[in-house]
Amino acid sequence: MTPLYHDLSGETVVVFGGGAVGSRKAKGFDEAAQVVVVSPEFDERLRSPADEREADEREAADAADGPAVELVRAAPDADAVTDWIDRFDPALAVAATDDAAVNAAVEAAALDRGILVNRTDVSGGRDPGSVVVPATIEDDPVTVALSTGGTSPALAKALRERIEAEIEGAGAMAALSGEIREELKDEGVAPETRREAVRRVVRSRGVWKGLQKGRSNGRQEADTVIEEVLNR
Ligand SMILES: C[C@@]1(CC(=O)O)C2=NC(=C\c3[nH]c(c(CCC(=O)O)c3CC(=O)O)Cc3[nH]c(c(CC(=O)O)c3CCC(=O)O)/C=C3\N/C(=C\2)[C@@H](CCC(=O)O)[C@]3(C)CC(=O)O)/[C@H]1CCC(=O)O
Ligand SMILES: NC(=O)c1ccc[n+]([C@@H]2O[C@H](COP(=O)([O-])OP(=O)(O)OC[C@H]3O[C@@H](n4cnc5c(N)ncnc54)[C@H](O)[C@@H]3O)[C@@H](O)[C@H]2O)c1
Repeated sequence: MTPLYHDLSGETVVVFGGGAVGSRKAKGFDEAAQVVVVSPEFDERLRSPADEREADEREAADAADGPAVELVRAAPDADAVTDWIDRFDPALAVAATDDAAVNAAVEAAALDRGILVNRTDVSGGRDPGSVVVPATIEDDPVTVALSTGGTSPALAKALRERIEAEIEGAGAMAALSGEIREELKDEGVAPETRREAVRRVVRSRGVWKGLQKGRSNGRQEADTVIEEVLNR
């Protein structure tokens, strides 16, 4: 398994099965892509207040928040799955029904068409072209994705909880160190010196602590670190 970050903007993700797992996957993708869930019934997490609003109110909300999850009420059997995939032409198909034959049909149809597929009902070995959804930890723009190669989802979750604490504040550090890097470039600081300065900033306890108090505290601490490097 090779980890990649995939830009799904403008793409469609089709989720078969609207239960606990299907709704978690749909919610996980709905900020990045157009998500369609095909299922005879839907978990309450998918039937958000947005779906109970009048159509015109919903359109206004969609325009403001980006696309919502589209719910399609149907229970295709294994033979009918192919037609649904062709209809939506997704970049990724998620098999999350509680019917192994339907999940297998989703996988076969997707692989046949070169569409990525995520099977939620099997662990361990995968067919080429299939993907695992990792546990993710985010402190924008920093993202950590964690997988046990499909072997132990419970361990993936336990490790995620540890790493959550570990990367707290990394988003602010990414923003600050990215900005410093650009500034030093613009000032014509020699590449070796610039790299040394940025490396020290991201490793400095003082800067991490400063950022906890606020951006300008972090910046002040970073300036001290940078001065030390430039004055050597
Ligand atoms: C990371 C996470 C992301 C997400 O799902 O969004 C995720 N599972 C999570 C949690 C979780 N899932 C399960 C438990 C109960 C404990 C247990 O049974 O182990 C817990 C823990 C809990 O809930 O506490 C049950 C389970 N999961 C799968 C099966 C099928 C099977 O094993 O056959 C069964 C048994 C079903 C049954 O027997 O009924 C399969 C998959 N689950 C994966 C991902 C993929 C492998 C990821 C990897 O490489 O590690 C994979 C292979 C497919 C996929 O979905 O891509 C999410 C973390 C959420 C978080 O971070 O909070
Ligand atoms: N990946 C994971 O983290 C994880 C966790 C738990 C369970 N699972 C596995 O994922 C599967 C789904 O689990 P769940 O807890 O969401 O089950 P669930 O019973 O809550 O949901 C299954 C959904 O599939 C729908 N469905 C049934 N037949 C369908 C069809 N022909 N077409 C479309 N939708 C159909 C049902 O109406 C239901 O909404 C199970 O097979 C389970 O083994 C995976």
